[in-house]
Amino acid sequence: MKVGIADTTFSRINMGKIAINELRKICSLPYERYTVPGIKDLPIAAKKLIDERGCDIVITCGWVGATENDKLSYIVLSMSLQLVQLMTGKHVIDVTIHEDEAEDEQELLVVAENRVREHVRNAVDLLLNPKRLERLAGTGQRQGYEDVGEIRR
Ligand SMILES: Cc1nc2c(=O)[nH]c(=O)nc-2n(C[C@H](O)[C@H](O)[C@H](O)CO)c1C
Repeated sequence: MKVGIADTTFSRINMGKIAINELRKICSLPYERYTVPGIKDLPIAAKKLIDERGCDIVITCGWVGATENDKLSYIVLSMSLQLVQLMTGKHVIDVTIHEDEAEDEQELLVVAENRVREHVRNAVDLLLNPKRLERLAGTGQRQGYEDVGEIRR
C-alpha cells in the first residue's frame, strides 16, 4: 500500500513536509509526493499519483486565498476531487486551509499543522484501521480546531 501526498507552491506553509513527517511518525507506509503550483492543479496531481505512481489513497494539501476568485478556485478544486475519487475508486482526502479562517498568521499556522496531521491519521486509518473511524462516528471530530463533541440526549 502507498500514500500519495500532493501540495502546492501557492501555500504559505509547507503542508507536504508536515504530512510526510506525520506519516513517518504513525506508520511505515511508503509515500509519493507531488508538488504543483496551486489548488486547481491538485486534481490531476491526485489522479497521476493514483494512476501512474500506484497510490492507494491521496492527501491533497491546498491553501485558499481570501479573495472571491480564490474561493471560486476552491469550488473548482472541491468538485474535481470528487470526480477523481469517483473515477478512480480511491479516497482523496482534501486538506484545505482558508487564509481567512483564523484571526492571525500564527493561529493559521497551528490550524494548518493540526489539520494536516489529523487528516494524515484519517487517511492511514481509512487504509489500515477503518474500525477506529467507526468508533469515532458521531463524536464531532474536527481537524485543525478542537473537536466539538457529540450532542447528548
Ligand atoms: C485565483 C487563484 N487562487 C488560488 C488559491 O487560492 N490557491 C491556490 O493554490 N491556487 C490558486 N490559483 C492558482 C491555480 O490553483 C492554479 O495553480 C493555476 O491556475 C495554474 O493552473 C488561482 C488562480
